[in-house]
Amino acid sequence: MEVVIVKDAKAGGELIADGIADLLRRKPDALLGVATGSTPIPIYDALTAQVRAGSVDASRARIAQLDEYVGLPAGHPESYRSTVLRQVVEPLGLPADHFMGPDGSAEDVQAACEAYDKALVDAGGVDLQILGIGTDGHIGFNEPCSSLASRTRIKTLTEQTRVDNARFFDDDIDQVPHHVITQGIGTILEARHLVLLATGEGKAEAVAQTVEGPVAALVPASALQLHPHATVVVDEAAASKLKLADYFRHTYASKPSWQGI
Ligand SMILES: N[C@@H]1[C@@H](O)[C@H](O)[C@@H](COP(=O)(O)O)O[C@@H]1O
Repeated sequence: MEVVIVKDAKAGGELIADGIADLLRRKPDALLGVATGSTPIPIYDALTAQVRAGSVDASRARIAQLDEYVGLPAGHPESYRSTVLRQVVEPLGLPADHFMGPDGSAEDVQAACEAYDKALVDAGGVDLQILGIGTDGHIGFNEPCSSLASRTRIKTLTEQTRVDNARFFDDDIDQVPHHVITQGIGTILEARHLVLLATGEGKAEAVAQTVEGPVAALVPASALQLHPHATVVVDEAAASKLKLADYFRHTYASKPSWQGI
């Protein structure tokens, strides 16, 4: 696992966008797995800026959603489908058929989950998966004690996650769905490169447990330790509880070809 400590969220977004741009130069039709929440927005903004400036062509990129609420009406502005369309697909100017996600309004949710896992495989697998992290260490919507081998499935949100996400629903927790579909941890681990961005002091404890704690289902993001190519990008605040912070700084600063991730 590579840990990169950056000054702030903007720098983290730019670094990861540079990594995505490099990938798209090597593989123009790369499948990018995207997370939602506030944290990855600087990545999408930086990538969009690069595309608009003409420094990278993303027109063949394909986008895959990480997770979705269950039961929101179609087109709800806070469904993750709407969010990814608004923050990633439309700014990059991609056609709708370059975008895939689980169907949160399917009558047979289990069948929709299995279909999504299969669709990811049929699409050649995710090349680079962007991840955020919940304050409780979740990735996607894999809440604590999710199986580290889990596949895409329905999950029940913890009270903490619903409180955290109420800000997207007029600060009204009653509007936050209880159920979600999420790529499983086993599914996420199949992506070729995992890139987790965490910013702000509120993520410091979860980051420390993810990077320096034991691999444990209690901290789902700790599963990144099992992946051969995982990059964790954190700002100074999110790095504040890392015991090995100086080592990570030194390692990155002395990386032979240190551009990119
Ligand atoms: N399902 C999403 C996660 O993918 C995201 O990482 C997390 C943190 O969001 P934020 O970046 O807003 O703190 O929120 C939700 O739970």
